[in-house]
Amino acid sequence: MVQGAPARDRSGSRQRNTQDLGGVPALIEAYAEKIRISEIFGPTIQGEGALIGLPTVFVRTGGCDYRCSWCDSLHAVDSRFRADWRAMTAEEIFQEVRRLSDDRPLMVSLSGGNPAIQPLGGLIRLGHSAGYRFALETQGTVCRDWFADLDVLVLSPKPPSSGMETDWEALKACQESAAEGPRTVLKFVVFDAEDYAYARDAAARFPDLPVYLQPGNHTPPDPDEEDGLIDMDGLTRRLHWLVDKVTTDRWFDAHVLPQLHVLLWGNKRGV
Ligand SMILES: C[S@@+](CC[C@H](N)C(=O)[O-])C[C@H]1O[C@@H](n2cnc3c(N)ncnc32)[C@H](O)[C@@H]1O
Ligand SMILES: Nc1nc2[nH]cc(C(=O)O)c2c(=O)[nH]1
Ligand code: SF4
Ligand SMILES: [Mg+2]
Repeated sequence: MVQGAPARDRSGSRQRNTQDLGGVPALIEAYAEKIRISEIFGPTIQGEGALIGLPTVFVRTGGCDYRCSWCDSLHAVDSRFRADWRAMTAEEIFQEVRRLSDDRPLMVSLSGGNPAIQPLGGLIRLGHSAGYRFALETQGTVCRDWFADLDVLVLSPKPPSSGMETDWEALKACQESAAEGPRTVLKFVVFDAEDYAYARDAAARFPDLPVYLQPGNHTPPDPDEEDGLIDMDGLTRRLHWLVDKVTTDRWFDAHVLPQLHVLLWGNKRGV
């Protein structure tokens, strides 16, 4: 079931967007808007998908319009953890990114929760002006015109095992909003054959987008127990099975990758 999704902004025109106002007052307003933050951490390496292995600082926003059954970041989704989230301005967030990276520009991953429901346009502009680059991970339910300012957009629609339903029009609108800006890729979590079939179908709907497949990781129901053991046998089995599937199907432009950070640190938070 999809939980109360916020009003969608497929064209970027219906919701208020400070970037459209123009000039210095708009900039001041964009930087003063508050962004709900669950955690900012790094530098670590990007553990998933197209940018795997790249040193990255993560900015994890709080709040999500989905409730995936296997979400590995419930501490940024479930309102039980709301007290741990902080409302920060773009300036404050960027100051922390600069501190963590010793003022050396690097890739910043905007994740969550769903970062698309936060006003991140000002942060991206601020970071770009200092040479930082930005990737954003989203399930593709809400699109923003500031997606066009990203360097990389990772669309990660959710397969049947998540319990969520895909709004294909919203996903398409996200791709279109980024058509002339960032490099856009698709990333799928696969737990079983149904998820794999979903990924094949979704990829066929977006033939221009590179595809990344990663095995699903069973996380503990209580995110406070995240440093428990991971199901390494299950992960390895699903990874082997995925490699078998893509090679047997002759799906030669799909990339199959593990979550590198899970192999290195299990379900630990902030790595
Ligand atoms: C925590 S989500 C946050 C961003 C956004 N809400 C989304 O889902 O794309 C970041 C990435 O982690 C993936 N992910 C979440 N839980 C996972 C799990 N249990 N196993 C493998 N990948 C998972 C998501 O599919 C997404 O690609
Ligand atoms: N190292 C590392 N790589 C990641 N790739 C995607 C992540 C996420 O939770 O969005 C993530 C994360 O939390 N840590
Ligand atoms: S969309 Fe992303 S953050 Fe939201 S519940 Fe699903 S995996 Fe978690
Ligand atoms: Mg994660």
